[in-house]
Amino acid sequence: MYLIFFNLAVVSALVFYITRTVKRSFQYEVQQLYSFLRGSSKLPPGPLGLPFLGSIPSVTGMDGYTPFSQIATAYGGMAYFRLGKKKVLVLREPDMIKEAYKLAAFSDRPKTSFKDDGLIGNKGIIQSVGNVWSEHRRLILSAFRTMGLKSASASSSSSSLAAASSVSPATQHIAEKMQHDVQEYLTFVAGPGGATSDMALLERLTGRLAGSCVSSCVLGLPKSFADPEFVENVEVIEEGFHVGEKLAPFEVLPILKMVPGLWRRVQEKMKRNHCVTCRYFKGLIREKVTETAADQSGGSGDGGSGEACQGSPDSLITIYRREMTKREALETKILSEIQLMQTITDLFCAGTETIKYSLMWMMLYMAKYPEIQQKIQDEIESVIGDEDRLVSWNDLSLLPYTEATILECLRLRPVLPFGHPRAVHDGGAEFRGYEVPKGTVVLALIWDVHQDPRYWENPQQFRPSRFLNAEGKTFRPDNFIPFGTGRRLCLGDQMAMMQLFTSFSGLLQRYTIAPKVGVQVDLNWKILLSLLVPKTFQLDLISRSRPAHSTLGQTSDSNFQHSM
Ligand code: HEM
Repeated sequence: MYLIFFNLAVVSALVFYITRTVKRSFQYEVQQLYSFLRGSSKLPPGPLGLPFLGSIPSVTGMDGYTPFSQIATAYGGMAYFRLGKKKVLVLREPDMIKEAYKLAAFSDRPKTSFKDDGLIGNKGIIQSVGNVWSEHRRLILSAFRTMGLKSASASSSSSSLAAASSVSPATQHIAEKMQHDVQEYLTFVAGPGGATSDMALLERLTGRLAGSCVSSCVLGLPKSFADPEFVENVEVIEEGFHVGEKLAPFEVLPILKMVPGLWRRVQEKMKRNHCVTCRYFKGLIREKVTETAADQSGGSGDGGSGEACQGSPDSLITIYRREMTKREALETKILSEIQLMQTITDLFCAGTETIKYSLMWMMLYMAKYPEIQQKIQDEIESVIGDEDRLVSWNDLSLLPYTEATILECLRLRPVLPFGHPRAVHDGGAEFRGYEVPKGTVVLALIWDVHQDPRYWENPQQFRPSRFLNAEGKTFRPDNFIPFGTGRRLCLGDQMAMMQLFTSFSGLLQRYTIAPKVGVQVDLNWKILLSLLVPKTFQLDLISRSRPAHSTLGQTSDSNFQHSM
């Protein structure tokens, strides 16, 4: 009897689910057809697509970016269509992107299984919406300004950061931490028997460099590249992007979740990874709290690193918890320990793979264009001379060609070519005379904007000098938007530039990057979830001669006790 009821319940749930999915899928076609017959449409223009599947057949089997660009181009720069269950709006005109991304109605993030099946919920900064997002964004912005990770005045998306680098004491402090992280990176890249020729290792080390910068600069907790827990965490985050990619089919066709075992395997992997990162970040919060308490009671003896910069807190953890305590008195509940943990996780995720792949692209471009690499090395030498030190953020205004080359790499290979997907909020959006339904996923085709011949002369040419003005100073054209635009503009844009500048310059001080013997440099790309990543990564690092007394990137075998 129990079994009959159970089976009935399962069958009813299935029927309900299938009817609902089919009804929702056809809603769009009916709406589009109705609008077509009436000769007017309130929905933005776009392909009709197949029932149930929508435009899935048009976007699969290709490279993961081009079909979106083609559809947007075919419909005048803005196209609305459906991918299975998801409604999608793609924008490729810079004025449209800027206009839409300024609106509150376009400032949500898409619903995903990862976020909405209880694993994350409305937490943190990247996926959150509404008050949770706006309060966290305000707090992080203010904390980043205090900590020197964001200049108070400069809008770094429109002008050169050189001005912002006439450096505050807090930024100076961050610059030193970054130099320290780069120093450790170079040490590990050098290895005990000469520069590594293992490109998979170089990729992993570059990921650790990005992670260690977030840890030291945002959390005030420097980590060794050989710390096994730190290494595990960086690798789990890396893996998260691969697992995330497996999620995509379930997002557009949730019916696939019914295939026995398929969904459960992905979900379990996601949960396991989530547990590892939660455990790790909980540990870091505890570590910082203990350290700060010791500092305050004078227990650390050496002044500790908790309040390292002339009394200004050097950790988001400290600033967040202080604000939380203040607000507890006011009984506002938005800030909490669990929100803090998700926020840190988000910053780690946002700040590792983006930096890692940007640096990998820069290395590939240097191998491809040796004359540009030489010019940068000459520029660096003219500033550093015989000094035994790495380039620091303070040198930025003296190294315009180096900065311009970084910007050119970000133009031609923006690691988030669609930005980070936005979603239309619950009230729907009116945009340029159209009605965009609630929940529509919005993709900004940043890469198209960066390659549009209307804004860039010979856009396919790798030409750093396009970012230099007549006085030889760097500037950022309006349509250069690798960090997005509008209300959810990247919070780590300045930190990213600091990291890229310090790491890229450090690498070129120590090495000349060359193609592997007999192998052409491959600038081909693929999409990994939403990241633009190199298809292959094959290079040689050739050590450059240094002053005899130099300690840059020196290695000792003790650094290699732990497994790589
Ligand atoms: C080359 C490096 C980076 C690139 C190209 C990049 C690019 C972007 C883009 C395109 C967005 C989406 C903006 C939008 O929705 O309109 C974004 C969001 C974000 N980025 Fe970055 N990013 C980089 C590095 C970083 C770093 C180092 C951090 C901090 C550690 C960071 C933190 C964030 C955060 C928190 C958001 C979400 C902001 C929000 O939703 O309000 N990013 N980034």
